[in-house]
Amino acid sequence: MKTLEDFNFEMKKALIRVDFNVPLDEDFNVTDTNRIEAAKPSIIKVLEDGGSAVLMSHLGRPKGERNPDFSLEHICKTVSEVIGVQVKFVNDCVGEVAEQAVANLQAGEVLLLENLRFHSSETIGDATFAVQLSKLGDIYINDAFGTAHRAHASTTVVAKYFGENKCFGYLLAKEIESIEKVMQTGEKPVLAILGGAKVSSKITIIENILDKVDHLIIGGGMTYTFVKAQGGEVGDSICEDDKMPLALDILKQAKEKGVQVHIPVDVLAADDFSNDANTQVVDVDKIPDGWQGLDAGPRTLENFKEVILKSKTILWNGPVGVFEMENFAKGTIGVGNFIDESTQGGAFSLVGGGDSVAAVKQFGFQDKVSYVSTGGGAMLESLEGKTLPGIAAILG
Ligand SMILES: Nc1ncnc2c1ncn2[C@@H]1O[C@H](COP(=O)(O)OP(=O)(O)O)[C@@H](O)[C@H]1O
Ligand SMILES: O=C(OP(=O)(O)O)[C@H](O)COP(=O)(O)O
Repeated sequence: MKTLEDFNFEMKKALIRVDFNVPLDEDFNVTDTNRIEAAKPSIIKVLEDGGSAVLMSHLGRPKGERNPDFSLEHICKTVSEVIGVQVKFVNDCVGEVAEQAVANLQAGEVLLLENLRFHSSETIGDATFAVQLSKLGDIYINDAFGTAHRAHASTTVVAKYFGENKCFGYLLAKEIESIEKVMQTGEKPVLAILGGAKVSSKITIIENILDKVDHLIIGGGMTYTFVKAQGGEVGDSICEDDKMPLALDILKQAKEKGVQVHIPVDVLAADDFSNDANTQVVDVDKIPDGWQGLDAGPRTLENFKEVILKSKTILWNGPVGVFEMENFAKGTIGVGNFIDESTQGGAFSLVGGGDSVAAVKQFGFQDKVSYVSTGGGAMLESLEGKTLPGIAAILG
């Protein structure tokens, strides 16, 4: 696996694919700089070697049209502040204007190109567009983990025009290493905590993960499909009846593979999907009609605590309750606290995929776990066992 350490960038121009698809408020201020901070080490390495950096990214989904709302110029100031270098900006990512801006770039300087997705050629992976991009650097670095599951011109196709002169950035390498720690090399016992709303969106992950883990905690909305499939009464809880046979099959597979599955035994049930609803703690398999389970109950949290504290490698994907509502956030906060404790005791903990990161940030757990992934969809696809095209392009 070629990384930045294999190159010296002195007098070289590095074309770096970053994922600066960051959230903006209505005044176009960046509200979360995490992805920019995560790309900083690679950029600094290039500059400290005596090279220059050409940054390319998408922002949002402008669908191949030049739309000022999605201009990367909005984030240029923030990128400068985070990196500590005055970043230059050019209002296109290919063609004469971009090539000229790159030609003018001096050692130690950073140039940010305009949104790649202002060209539809980017998302369709057009080769001519990729060739145009390839003219903008001597060495190609992919550091955009969040976009590594997209086979786009800037994430995959462009790589082949750099021959041996391509590598993983520090962030992408760290993401790959974190996934490998959970899926391959992690110290046992390995635990996966899978929550979220639906079984249907996590099937492939569960099936893939059963070969890698010793313990599996199933929480959140997924719980009720498993409970009902085993004959329990789940009241009005979210439940995918058509996935009940699959839930039973997953439990059977887990047993055959020696994976211990931990499902909630009690829940905080509500008489409405609302923060102001009446609540009661009930056994998970005896939820009355008119009530729905919205959070893990106290006995469940005790069980989860025991498993989390004895695990040495922990993957957390998906909240164990409707954490967006204060009265149903206790379970998710509890799980975060147990992971914190386990991590302090030496466990490796990885959080990623979908909305999980939002929950972790909302409750301030990002500094308490070992690693928080910068990728949502990319992490989910990695956990499904897929080789991401952006990663394959560097290896190939
Ligand atoms: N018991 C529940 N009933 C309904 N929704 C739930 C329940 N527990 C968790 N959820 C919801 O699941 C959503 C996250 O699901 P999902 O997108 O699958 O997770 P992730 O994005 O972490 O992969 C959250 O919005 C949360 O409110
Ligand atoms: O933010 C991203 O994905 P994520 O929300 O799944 O983490 C990436 O920048 C990919 O964006 P895309 O899903 O528009 O290709």
